[in-house]
Amino acid sequence: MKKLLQVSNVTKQFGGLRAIGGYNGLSFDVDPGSFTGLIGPNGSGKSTIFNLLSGFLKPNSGSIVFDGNDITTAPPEAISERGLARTFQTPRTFSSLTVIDNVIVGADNPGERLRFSWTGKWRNQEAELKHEAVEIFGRVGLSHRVNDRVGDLSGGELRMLEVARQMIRKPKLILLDEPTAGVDPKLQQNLADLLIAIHRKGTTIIVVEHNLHFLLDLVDNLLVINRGELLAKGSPEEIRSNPEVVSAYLGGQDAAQSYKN
Ligand SMILES: Nc1ncnc2c1ncn2[C@@H]1O[C@H](COP(=O)(O)OP(=O)(O)OP(=O)(O)O)[C@@H](O)[C@H]1O
Repeated sequence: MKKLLQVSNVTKQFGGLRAIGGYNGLSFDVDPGSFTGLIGPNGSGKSTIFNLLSGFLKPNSGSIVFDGNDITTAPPEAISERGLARTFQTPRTFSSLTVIDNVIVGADNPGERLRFSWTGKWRNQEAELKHEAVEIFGRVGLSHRVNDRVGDLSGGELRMLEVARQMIRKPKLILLDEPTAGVDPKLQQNLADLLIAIHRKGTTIIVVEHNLHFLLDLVDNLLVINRGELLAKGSPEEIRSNPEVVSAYLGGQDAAQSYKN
């Protein structure tokens, strides 16, 4: 099967220290239509990997191919236009606009350039986009919030907005950075349902998530990162029973057992 994403021998250094890639460089690939969890201890390199994939950082060596195009040195806007979307750990929203206007701006504004969005083509498609935005918010139980100012949203609602803004652009691949952080359990369930629906419609997803209870029920495969290197990859079942992962990441057999329940 043709891969949607191919990461080959990628390294990234900060101030002379290699954060990503270890000795041989980091390599992994992602099948179209897959749902991948990216896990690893704090500081292991997950956000850096997302920054490399989305063009916010450039690798020191290696290559990244997305949907048949070499995007190793491409700027974030060009990568976004090719259909690779991402969310950030800290949601990037326009707090003076309403929820719905934030979603619409996200539709034609991958580079976060608000100025262009006012003159952009989305104005002609406003009704259609509004309809889609209301539908996405309805699915996460936030229809009552669409006309509120973003500054009035809770942390959890902001996370939902961040996902909705990216989804409306119908990306081929979406990278979600800790989508459940600060989201209450009810909204978490809505978020899980939304991600399942998005995945069923064919969007490929990679999600960084510390909440393994949330993650392990959703994804079909996992990449485990440790010190910027790929420690293991496989199905959730394979990862749960991998002794190296259990000792490096899951915190011993007792913890691994609890994730099985
Ligand atoms: N801009 C930067 N400048 C210098 N060092 C950085 C920079 N970004 C990341 N690092 C370092 O790279 C390593 C990986 O960090 P990264 O934030 O990618 O880890 P993470 O797995 O996302 O962590 P967390 O789970 O805590 O979010 C860490 O040692 C971090 O200090």
